[in-house]
Amino acid sequence: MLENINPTQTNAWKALEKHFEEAKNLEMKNLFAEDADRTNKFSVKFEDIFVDYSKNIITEETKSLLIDLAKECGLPKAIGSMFGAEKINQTEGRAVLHTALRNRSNTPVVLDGQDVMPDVNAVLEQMKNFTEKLISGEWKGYTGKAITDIVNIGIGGSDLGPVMVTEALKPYKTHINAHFVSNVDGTHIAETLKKVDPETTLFIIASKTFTTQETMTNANSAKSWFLEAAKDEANVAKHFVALSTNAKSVSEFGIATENMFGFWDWVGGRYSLWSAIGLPIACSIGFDNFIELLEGAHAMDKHFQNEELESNLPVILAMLGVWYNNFFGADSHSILPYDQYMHRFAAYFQQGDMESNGKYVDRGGNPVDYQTGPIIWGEPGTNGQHAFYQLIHQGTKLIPSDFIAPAQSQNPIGDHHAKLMSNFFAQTEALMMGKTEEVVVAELEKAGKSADEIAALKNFKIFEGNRPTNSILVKKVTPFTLGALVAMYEHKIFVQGVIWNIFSFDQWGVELGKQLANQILPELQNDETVSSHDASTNTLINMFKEMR
Ligand SMILES: O=P(O)(O)OC[C@H]1O[C@](O)(CO)[C@@H](O)[C@@H]1O
Repeated sequence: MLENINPTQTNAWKALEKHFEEAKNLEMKNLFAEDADRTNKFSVKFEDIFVDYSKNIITEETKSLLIDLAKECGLPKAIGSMFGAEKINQTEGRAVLHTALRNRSNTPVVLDGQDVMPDVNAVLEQMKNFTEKLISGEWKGYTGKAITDIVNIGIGGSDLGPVMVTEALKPYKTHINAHFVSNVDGTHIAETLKKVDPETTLFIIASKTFTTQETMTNANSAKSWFLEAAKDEANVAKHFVALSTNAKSVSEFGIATENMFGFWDWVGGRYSLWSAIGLPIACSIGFDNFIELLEGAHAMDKHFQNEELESNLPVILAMLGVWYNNFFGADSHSILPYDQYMHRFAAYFQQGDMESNGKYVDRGGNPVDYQTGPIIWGEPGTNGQHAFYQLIHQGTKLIPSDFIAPAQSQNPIGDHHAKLMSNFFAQTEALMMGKTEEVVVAELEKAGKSADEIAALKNFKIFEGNRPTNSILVKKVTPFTLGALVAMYEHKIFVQGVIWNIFSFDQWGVELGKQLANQILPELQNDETVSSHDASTNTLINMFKEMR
């Protein structure tokens, strides 16, 4: 079990507070000038991933104190507890075993006296058979035609992972086209159905619980649309499969048990792309590539489990995050992939991180008196540069950022990749080095500006610099590398949850809104004036009724 340790009461935290009083004035460019070996000291190469974290406001002492904090907060034991199948998702009484889904060494993972690996392998085998039949065209629709399109209907963890991965690995795409419907807004399903043909489309209903309002509504609409063409209910079996832990509700929906791909309550929704929830990924990039994705994640799992904390990638990234979040007061963290295919990567980790660590109650059940999970955001470079980088460079907020880029482009057209990468390198350099008054004045003089003009302009053109970044350079975004990257961020989130003394694997905070929506829905289904809510909500509902 995870211990209940208030991080702020540890010796390491107190030492960090003291250290921060000096460290907050450190200038990264001076640290580089003083130590030619800085990048060597503050970087890690793992497989085809190079993480340079030297552009952070840290010294060797900072790092060593952060590692002390991780140890004092019981991180090594917590890692053992997670991999050891202890029920560390305490508020739901569940183990946290997404690592078992990609346990390619197949060593036993024993939960409640039973090895889960035979079940994991059986579902993988079922996914393999299905994927191969679908891609080869052996699986036929109700008119005997092969399937060309899949529509995944799911939301949150039953959507974001598969969307992110199928987009990131588009260069590995088979001829199967993948579509994703998540929003309960009818527009999402309506626009998607315009693109597909019922004879050649397979719907994948992805829901861990098989009760989620959005997913069940979209699934029912898809079924009605399909039956308008296919008529006979018996044809559903050829066009609908389910990914779920809830066999009963799947069969009530009309999907045959043999077309259900199961997983287990020890797979959290936002950690489920490695499970049956990954079926659309396997259909989209082929089963062998899906296995490569699992292999990459497994390699990162072993690194996380076995590597010393000092050179352990998820631990380093997590502790840097703690440094900025809890000592510098940074309240957000941006993820900036310089790879167009990774355009949903930040969105994916918005759920991964914020649903995991957006909590104010500690493991003892009491409100925390320190900051927990940051706001995660980001967009691909270079689009972000022309949108929000102004604030990262010259805003009043400190925004630690991860820059991610592949050395090899999947589309090496002309000098596009050199240009993209020149921006990747330039941004982190600019964020660290800034631009001094001296340089600004010299540039303005060179441009022929008068002394008055220079005095009026110069402050706007100065960059303070000293803005922290991590650079994550990968050889190429392959299934293996993407798997390792995703697992790296997953474990970073886990480490931070351990330090912040919160439970990272439940999500009670999403329940209240769902409950209220369920109460409001019947009120929208008649024309009566509503008065059961607060004045604002009543007014809005009644206005809606008038306007519709
Ligand atoms: O897979 P399900 O059960 O439909 O849930 C979808 C999503 O809803 C949540 O429970 C809450 O939004 C997420 O954690 C989950 O990924």
